[in-house]
Amino acid sequence: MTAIRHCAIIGGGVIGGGWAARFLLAGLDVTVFDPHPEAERRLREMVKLAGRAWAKLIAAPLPPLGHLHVAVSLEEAVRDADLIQESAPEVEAIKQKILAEIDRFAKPDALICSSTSGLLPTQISAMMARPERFMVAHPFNPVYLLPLVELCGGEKTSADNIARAKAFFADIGMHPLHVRKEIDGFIADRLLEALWREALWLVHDGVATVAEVDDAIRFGAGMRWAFMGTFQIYRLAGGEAGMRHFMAQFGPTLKLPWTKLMDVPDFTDALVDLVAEQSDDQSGQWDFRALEAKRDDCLIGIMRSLKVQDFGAGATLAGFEKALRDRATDGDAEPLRLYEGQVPAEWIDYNGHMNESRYLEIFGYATDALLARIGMDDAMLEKGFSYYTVETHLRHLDEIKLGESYVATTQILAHDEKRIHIFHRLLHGDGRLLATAEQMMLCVDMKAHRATPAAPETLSVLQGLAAGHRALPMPDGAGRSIGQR
Ligand SMILES: NC(=O)C1=CN([C@@H]2O[C@H](COP(=O)(O)OP(=O)(O)OC[C@H]3O[C@@H](n4cnc5c(N)ncnc54)[C@H](O)[C@@H]3O)[C@@H](O)[C@H]2O)C=CC1
Ligand SMILES: C[N+](C)(C)CC(=O)CC(=O)[O-]
Repeated sequence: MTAIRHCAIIGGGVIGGGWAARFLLAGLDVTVFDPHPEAERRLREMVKLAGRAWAKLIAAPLPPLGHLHVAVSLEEAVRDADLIQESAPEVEAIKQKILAEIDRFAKPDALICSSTSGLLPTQISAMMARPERFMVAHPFNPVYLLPLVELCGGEKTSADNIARAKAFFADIGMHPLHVRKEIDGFIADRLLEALWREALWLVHDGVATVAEVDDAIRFGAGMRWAFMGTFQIYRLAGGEAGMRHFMAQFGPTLKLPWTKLMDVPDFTDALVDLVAEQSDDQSGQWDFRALEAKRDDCLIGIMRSLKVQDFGAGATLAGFEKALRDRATDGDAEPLRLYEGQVPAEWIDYNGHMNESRYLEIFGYATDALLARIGMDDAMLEKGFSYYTVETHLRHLDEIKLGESYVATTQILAHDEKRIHIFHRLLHGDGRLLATAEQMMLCVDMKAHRATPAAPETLSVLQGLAAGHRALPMPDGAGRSIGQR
C-alpha cells in the first residue's frame, strides 16, 4: 500500500478549501477540481488564513508546505492521488455521480472519502465499482483547525481501509472517530441538528433573537462542551453522587414539553428574512474574513489552553506536535528549530513591544521541546526523573511587536551524563536576532532531590543530536557575562 503523499479534492468550497489547507500545511501535495470560476482565488485565500492559524497554534517545526495545483478536470485531479476527498454539494445524486467518476479514474489502491454531513455511505457509493475503498470522512469547519473527523464506512467498506484512513488522519493532527453504525447524520450532526432546530424555533416563536440564542450558548454550556462534552459535564452536575443522581433528578424533565425536536419550522420567506436580518444586526459590522480570523484566534486560544491541560483536543495537539518534532530532520549541523509562533496581544507591554519576560517564556518552551525530543516524557516524570534549569544568561538584542512571527533555535554546546549546556537563539520572522539564552540543565532524581545521570536511552538521543552540533561554530555571545565588552 503506497503512503499517502498526494491528495485530490473534488469541490473546493468552504470544506474542500479547508481540507486543501490542512493537507498542504501537513506537507502533502494537493490537486483540486472545482468548476467554479473563482475556485482558485478562494482556495488560496483559505490556505493563507490557515497558514496564519497554524503559525499561531503549532509549536513544532512544520514540514515544507505542499504544492497546490488546480486541475481542469476531475480525471486530472484524481489520477495520481493517494487519497481523494469528495467535498461537492450535499445532494445525493451529485455525490453518487462524482464518486463513480472518481472511482473510475483513481489509482486502484487510492482511498476515496466523502465530506458529506449526513448522507449514508452505502447510498452515495452505490454506483462505485470498488466501494470497499470508500468511506465518509466528515470534518468540521474550519477543517484546518478542528481535529474531529468522523469516519463511517458503508456495507462494503473494508476494515483495512478504515484502519488506513484512521492512521492517515491521525498523522495529520486529527482525531478520527469511527462511527461504527451507518446512520444518517452520524454522531455529531445529530447533536448539532437538535440544537439548530431548537434555535430556529426560539427565533421563529419570538422567544429570543439570534444574538440572544448565541449568547445562551457561548456564555454557558458552549464553553464547557469544548473540553468535556455532555456526559462528562453532567456527571459533575450530579455532584458527588454522580451520573445516577443526575439522571434521577433531571430524567423526568425530559418528559416535559421543553423541546420540539423533530418538528422543523417551515423555511418561509418571513423566517429566512427574520433570521438573516437578525444575523446582520448581530454580525453585519464584521468583514467576513475578519470574523473568520476572530473565530480562528478564539479556537487557537482554546486549543493552546487545552494543550497545557493535556486534555481533549489539547492532547491531540500535543501528540501532533510531538510527532512533528520526531519527524523533523535535524540536519547534520543545524541548530534545532524547536518552537515557533506569533506574538499574541497579551504579550505586549506598555512599551508597545513583547515584554522581556516572554523571551524567557519562549526559551522555556524551546527547552521543553528539546527535553521532549530526548525522551523526557510523562513516563520519565512518573518515574521521578526530569531536567531542571540551573543557570540562564539571557540577552535582549532587539524588539518584536504584536502579531509578528518568531522562531527559537537550540544548539547543544556540550553535555555529560548529568548536564546539558545549550544555547537558544530567538529569531524574528524577518531573520533578525532578537535574543539569546545560554542555559545549563541538570538531570534530577526528583524523589531523592539530587542530580543524577540521565537514563541511557536519553543519553543516546542526546549524543546523536550533540554529535551533529559539534561541527557548529561556538555562538557569538556564548560564555559572556554582564559587564563584559
Ligand atoms: N459547510 C459546512 O459547515 C460543512 C459541510 N460539509 C459537507 O462538505 C460538502 C461541501 O460543502 P461546502 O464546502 O460547505 O459547500 P460549498 O458550497 O462551499 O462548496 C461546494 C463546492 O463544490 C463545487 N462543485 C459543485 N459541483 C461540482 C462538481 N460537479 N465537481 C466538483 N466541484 C463541484 C462548487 O463550485 C463549490 O465550490 C458537503 O457534502 C457538506 O455537507 C461537512 C462539514 C461541514
Ligand atoms: C451544517 N452542517 C451540517 C453542514 C455542519 C457540519 O456538517 C459540521 C460542522 O462543521 O458543523
